[in-house]
Amino acid sequence: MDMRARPYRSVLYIPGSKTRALDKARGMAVDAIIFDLEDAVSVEEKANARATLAAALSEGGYGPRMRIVRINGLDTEWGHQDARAVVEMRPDAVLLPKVNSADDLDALAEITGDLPIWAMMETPQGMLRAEEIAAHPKLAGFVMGTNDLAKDLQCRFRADRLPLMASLGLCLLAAKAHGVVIVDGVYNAFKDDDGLRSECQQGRDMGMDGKTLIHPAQVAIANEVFAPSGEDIDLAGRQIAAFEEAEAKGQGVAVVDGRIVENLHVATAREILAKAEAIAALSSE
Ligand SMILES: CC(C)(COP(=O)(O)OP(=O)(O)OC[C@H]1O[C@@H](n2cnc3c(N)ncnc32)[C@H](O)[C@@H]1OP(=O)(O)O)[C@@H](O)C(=O)NCCC(=O)NCCSC(=O)C[C@H](O)C(=O)O
Ligand SMILES: [Mg+2]
Repeated sequence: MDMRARPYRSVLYIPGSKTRALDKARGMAVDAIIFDLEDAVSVEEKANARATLAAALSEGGYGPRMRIVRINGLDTEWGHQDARAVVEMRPDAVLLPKVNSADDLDALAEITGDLPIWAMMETPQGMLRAEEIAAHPKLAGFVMGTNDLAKDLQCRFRADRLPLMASLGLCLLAAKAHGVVIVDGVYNAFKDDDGLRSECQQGRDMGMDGKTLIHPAQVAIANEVFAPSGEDIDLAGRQIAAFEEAEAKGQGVAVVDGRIVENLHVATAREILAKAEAIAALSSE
C-alpha cells in the first residue's frame, strides 16, 4: 500500500528490548508500530535491544502493520551503529529522534540510503525549521514528541494542550504543505481512557493522521476516533450523490442537511470514503 494512502490511526511504541511485547504486537490491531531503540530502552540494554529487534523483524509476522524503527540520535554513542543495523533490518521506515534541521536527515540518509525517514518533532529548533524538514526528499512522516517538547519548552501538561498549540500547529502546517504524514504525541496516563479519547479527538480535529501510543490498552480508542464514523461515511456518500446530481443539471452547488456542498467539500467526502476503504483493506489483510 502507498505510504501516504495507508491509515495511521494507531501507532504503537514497543521497546526493542521487550521480547514479550514484540511478540504480542504481531496480533494487535495497530496500523503501525514504532520499534524503539531510543528512550524506551535503558543504556544497559541498548546493544541487546538492537539484536533482539533484528531477530524479531527477521522472524516477521507483523503482517500489514507499518514497521518503523526509532534509532538513537546520531550524536549519541549508539546512533551510527543503530542506523547501520536498521538498513539490515529492512523496516518500512527509520525514525530519527530530536530532529533539528534538514542537515540531520542528510546525515542519516548517508547511512540509510533510500529508506524513507520519519522525524521526531520534539525540539524548539525543529519547530522553527519544520518546513525545511518536511520538504526533505527522504522525509515521509512527522511524529510529534510532546514529552521532549514540553521538557524543552518548560511548559506544563494541560488537558487542553494550550502551551503546545503553536508547535503542533507549525508541524501540521509543514506536514500538510509537503504532503507528509503527521501523527500526534503520546498520552502518558495510559489507564485514563477518557483523557486519551479527548486528546485523540483534539488531534483528529486539528488534522493529525493518528496518535502514537505506549500501551496496547490505548489502541481501540485511537482506532475508533481516527476512523471515519458511520455518520461521516453516510454523509460523504450523500454529498457526492447530491453534488453529481446538481452538476448534471448544470449547477455548481448542492445542499445537503441544510448546508452547501461545493466541489471542495466533495473532495473531502471522497477522502473520507478512501480512508474508510483503506482501513477496511488493512483489516482484511
Ligand atoms: C507503560 C509500560 C511500561 C507499562 O508496562 P506494563 O506495566 O508491563 O504493562 P501491562 O502489565 O499492563 O502490560 C500488559 C501486557 O501488554 C504488553 N505490553 C505492554 N506494553 C506494550 C507495548 N508498548 N507494546 C506491546 N505490548 C505491550 C505486556 O507485555 C503485557 O503482556 P502480557 O505479558 O501478555 O500480559 C509499557 O506499556 C511500555 O513499556 N510501553 C512503551 C513505553 C515506550 O515505548 N516509551 C517510549 C515511547 S514514548 C516517547 O518516547 C515519546 C516521545 O519521544 C516524546 O518525547 O514524547
Ligand atoms: Mg522524545
